[in-house]
Amino acid sequence: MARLLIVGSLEGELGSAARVAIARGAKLGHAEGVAAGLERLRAEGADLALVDLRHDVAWLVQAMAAERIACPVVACGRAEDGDAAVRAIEAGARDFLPLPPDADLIIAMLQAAGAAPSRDGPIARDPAMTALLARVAQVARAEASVLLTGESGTGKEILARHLHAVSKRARGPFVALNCAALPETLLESELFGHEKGAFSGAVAMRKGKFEQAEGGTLLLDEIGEMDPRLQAKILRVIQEREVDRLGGGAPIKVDVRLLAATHRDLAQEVAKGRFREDLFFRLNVIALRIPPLRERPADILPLAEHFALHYARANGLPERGLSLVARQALLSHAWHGNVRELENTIHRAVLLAEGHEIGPEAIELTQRAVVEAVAVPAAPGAATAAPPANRVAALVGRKMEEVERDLILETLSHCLGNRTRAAEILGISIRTLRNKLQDYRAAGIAVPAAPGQVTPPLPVAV
Ligand SMILES: Nc1ncnc2c1ncn2[C@@H]1O[C@H](COP(=O)(O)OP(=O)(O)OP(=O)(O)O)[C@@H](O)[C@H]1O
Repeated sequence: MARLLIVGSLEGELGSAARVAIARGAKLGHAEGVAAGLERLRAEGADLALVDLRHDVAWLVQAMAAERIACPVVACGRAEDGDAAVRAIEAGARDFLPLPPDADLIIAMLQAAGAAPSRDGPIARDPAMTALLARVAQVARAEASVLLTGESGTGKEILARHLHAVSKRARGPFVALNCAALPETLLESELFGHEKGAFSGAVAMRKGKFEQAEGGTLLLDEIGEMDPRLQAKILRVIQEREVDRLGGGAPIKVDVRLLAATHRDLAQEVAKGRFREDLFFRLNVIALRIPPLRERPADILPLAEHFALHYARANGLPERGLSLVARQALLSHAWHGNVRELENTIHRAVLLAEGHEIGPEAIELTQRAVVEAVAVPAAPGAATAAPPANRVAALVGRKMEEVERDLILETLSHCLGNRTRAAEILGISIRTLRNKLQDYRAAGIAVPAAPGQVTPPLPVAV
């Protein structure tokens, strides 16, 4: 369940934003002002904070940064209040939500924050997937840690949420943290929390994700990217069932079921000395491998129909079925980006389709050859045919930095904005990729949005 914090009065339009989020299954936290909002973030955390522009958004963003609280802040206000919105964005708010709020925009923002407020469980028709769901139902009853593996976009997170929903802990919180998304120090305080005075900005005690997930489930996504020092600390939590907040103090007992997900082969990472063997064994008590979409073809059309319906409703468009030729095109595609790629393809098709059915002309399939050819930014059309020496020659005269930027942005756009997949193809860590994207944005260069992220209609720091 997505956790949304609203800062400001619920009597006005923010109240309707709250109702939209609750109706879509989000859990709501509320504070009248920024100081109280900060208190709630320390105590409970949130996946997304919507803050009324009439409050001091900049103060909140700065206080959060000083206390290493990593939660996206979205400033909300009347569309006319453009100056205040720009100031809030400059102060570090991630986005601006114009009021009165648009339901789809709120949902999209929750999704972009990695907290899709969906009540739908995973779709599964292929025998490979129905067998997996049966196994999930079985292991959900236990308390042991579970390791979910599978290529990027196969549905590791949706399966983790489902596991929690059918477990004895369903009434407790489900908290997810992407270990690849944050720098090490921030990740550490997100996980374990801190005592007052633990570091220079730590003006108050704050609970970490383990404590926030008390009585429920904690998903550590992309655990393969975690630094070995933090791996050791996670191992200690699993063994002792207690956490040590940063800055000392007595250990705190926690009752949390741990799920971990990764697109990497952790056994191989262990063999290469990049992942602790003892932690691997602890996490791997129950292992669930989610097959790539190409290994479960019977799921393609049911998923496509599900997304077609979902995005038609979400966009207020007519509900259209898929034509026979469109179905054939979907069935014969390789889906290297897995369910996420299928979802994005159908989302686009829903927006492009005309007539009473979604036809093949609305279905734009990513060609793998194109992704492989992005190493040739100078001549994308002729790329695949050009011999290697010519490809390099075409780059002579360009700055290294520029070529790198083009390669990164092209790869990202061919991966439909999926950061994890792009980093994988580029052979760099997702953190390095994020840092570079941050630099590009700061230089005013447009960066492809992450899947599910929409661009709000007013000025935003993209
Ligand atoms: N079986 C499914 N039924 C419905 N939607 C699905 C299913 N599997 C995946 N999705 C959707 O596809 C998208 C990608 O899924 P998810 O984020 O769970 O993948 P992931 O394996 O965790 O990806 P990554 O490794 O990149 O984080 C999400 O929007 C999710 O809701």
